[in-house]
Amino acid sequence: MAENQECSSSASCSRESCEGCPSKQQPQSFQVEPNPFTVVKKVIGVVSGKGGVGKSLVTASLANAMREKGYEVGILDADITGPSIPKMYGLHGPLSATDEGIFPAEAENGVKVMSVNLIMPNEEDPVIWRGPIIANTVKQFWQEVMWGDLDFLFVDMPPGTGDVPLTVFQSLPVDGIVIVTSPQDLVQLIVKKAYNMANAMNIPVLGIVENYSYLKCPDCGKEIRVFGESHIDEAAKELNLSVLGKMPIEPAFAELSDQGKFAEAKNEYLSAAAFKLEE
Ligand SMILES: Nc1ncnc2c1ncn2[C@@H]1O[C@H](COP(=O)(O)OP(=O)(O)OP(=O)(O)O)[C@@H](O)[C@H]1O
Repeated sequence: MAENQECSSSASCSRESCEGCPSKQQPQSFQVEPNPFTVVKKVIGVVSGKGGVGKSLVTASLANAMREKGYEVGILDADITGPSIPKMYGLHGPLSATDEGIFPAEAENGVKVMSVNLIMPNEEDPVIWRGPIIANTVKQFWQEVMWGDLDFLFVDMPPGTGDVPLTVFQSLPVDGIVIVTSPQDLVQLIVKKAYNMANAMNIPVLGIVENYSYLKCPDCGKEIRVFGESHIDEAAKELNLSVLGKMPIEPAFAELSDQGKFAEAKNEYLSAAAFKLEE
């Protein structure tokens, strides 16, 4: 303790006196405690560089896949201003709550869901909140929701590398992220940004999923590259990452999602990703 004696007063801190102090050696943790009725084995973030690439669809597909394997699964919808998970599963508020916390909604296949859309008085109202309130809401979804015992909690992040992903990475014990992207020229840049952010926060990147890779002609079976040739393999190779799946445009997925029946969706294009999550 001798080297720490001076640390009792911040006024006595100097570069020399702080050398050897344990607080200097360990990065400060901003992690917050989950609700006492929550025990989660793995927290997986699903991120994308930009909006509309199918991040929510990938999140829900992974949740379904793990559920089908027999795991207890939840989705924390951190996309506060663009929540789509409840609609995909046909879920609506209000939610039950006790003094101890809020119960998440449960989809037909048993996937538990928490989203701002489930607690808004009118789910069609836009969320017009400033960044810190949005980030705080995500933290509350961790601290105040009674998730129970979960094997996997998937966090559907808002697109980009802004305030909310930062809060999630800092506050929740994220075990890894999956990056979702679409095939276009910027893919390398977008994937690198997400990769660098995760790296800066010491969070492993489990791999990349490419969505909208192709469209299969219903008549001849030919694969049409609607958004051009994929560059995902080069991007993955450069960063030493795995490609966890290439998903075509699949009208059945859009339909199930629009009808609130995504609990029925089986996305075989992501079986490698589901396998990776079990490692
Ligand atoms: N592979 C696919 N085939 C068919 N439809 C798809 C596919 N991927 C996504 N979609 C549809 O595209 C729309 C956008 O997808 P989704 O909401 O998952 O994107 P997102 O990246 O989460 O968007 P946001 O940036 O708004 O959060 C949805 O209607 C979804 O059903």
